[in-house]
Amino acid sequence: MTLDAIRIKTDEIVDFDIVSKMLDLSHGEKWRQFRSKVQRPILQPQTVKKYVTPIELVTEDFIRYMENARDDNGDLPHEFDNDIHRWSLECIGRVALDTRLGCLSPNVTSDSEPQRIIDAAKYALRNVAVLELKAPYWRYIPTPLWTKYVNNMNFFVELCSRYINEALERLKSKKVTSENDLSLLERVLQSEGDPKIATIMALDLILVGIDTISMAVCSILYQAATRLKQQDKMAEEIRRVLPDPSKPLTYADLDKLHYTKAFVREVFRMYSTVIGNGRTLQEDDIICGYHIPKGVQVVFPTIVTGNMEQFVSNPEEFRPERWLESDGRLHSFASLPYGFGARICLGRRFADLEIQVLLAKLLRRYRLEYHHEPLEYAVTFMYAPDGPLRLRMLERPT
Ligand code: HEM
Repeated sequence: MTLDAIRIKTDEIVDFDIVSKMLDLSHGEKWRQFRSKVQRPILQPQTVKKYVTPIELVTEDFIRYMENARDDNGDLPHEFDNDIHRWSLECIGRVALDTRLGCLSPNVTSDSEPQRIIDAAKYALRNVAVLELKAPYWRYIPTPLWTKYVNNMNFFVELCSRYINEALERLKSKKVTSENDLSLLERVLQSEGDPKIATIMALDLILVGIDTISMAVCSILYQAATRLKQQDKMAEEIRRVLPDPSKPLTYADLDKLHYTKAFVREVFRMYSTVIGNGRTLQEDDIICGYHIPKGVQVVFPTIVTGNMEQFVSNPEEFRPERWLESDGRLHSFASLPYGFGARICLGRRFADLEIQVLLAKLLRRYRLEYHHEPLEYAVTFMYAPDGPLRLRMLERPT
């Protein structure tokens, strides 16, 4: 029995069309076709440049939210990692749906739409692997997990459809003289003609783009708060590049934050948020002299290679400068936090942008500190500090 057959059985409760497309689209020719339709607009630097100001505005709201959430000592709430999820969701809503979802407003309750979106994204991301990698009974009968997964996805489909219909309406009356006048969503809507492609793109970006970046940011902020020397160096660089805090950020400014970017790369090298990637060989191949037959799953554990003496000199030393030197021993494939090749992270330019904007805005004005027991890193779904991220946020002297 195929997905089509399941669709007929339970059509009343779930929108299998999109969900089956999402799972079918994960691999092979269908994935390739989908990716070829959206890859160019998503990965073009000129697309990302357009989002500097929108991401800056979201981030300013986030910092205001943090300022208000601090107690008298400057300590942020224990559930600060959930607040980071809200910021990343607000960023991705702005990019993928051309909207402000309202996740950073002060009155987000546990049953509000933004919190439901965060919870649903976590649920989807954590369970898709179970559906894909364990025995696929769901292909034959709608198992409880499959039904719950599809209901969860339907919530997303409805959400995305709502905003995409609004974007379609706006597009009808928009004066467009060049591609440059269009947002990412509008470009995909205009070039593909089929709103389903835009819906799948939005779902892809939202589902993959919330947890990954949130966990990465938890890790980066924790490292910054526990490595004050390096944090101060970032702050100095940020103030040098951005002397006037009231001036809006530009892509060119961000490009000059060499040390700050090297700090992030060093965090990813030592504590890669995604610990590795896998590929199933589609044909026999020879890798490093070993004959690997078709069908074998090959894993690239970037968390291991990024910490191997063979590829990185003194790997146990946290030293962002290594990324700025040309003579250090640093294999260019040792650390691949965004993967590599045809399937490299589709959102990596947006991820870099969001991280840079957050660090630029936050560290320019504040010093982050951590005054508790050190946090161990653990692989839950991502590799990140395990435990409450109890950061202190103090104004830097001007
Ligand atoms: C720092 C944060 C992030 C990290 C570390 C990360 C890492 C990764 C990795 C390792 C992959 C698999 C690449 C491969 O197999 O070669 C991936 C895929 C993907 N990422 Fe990211 N990612 C991040 C943020 C984002 C964001 C913000 C978005 C959305 C805006 C996003 C969207 C995607 C998508 C759609 C894929 C699937 C690509 C495909 O299979 O065609 N990611 N990411």
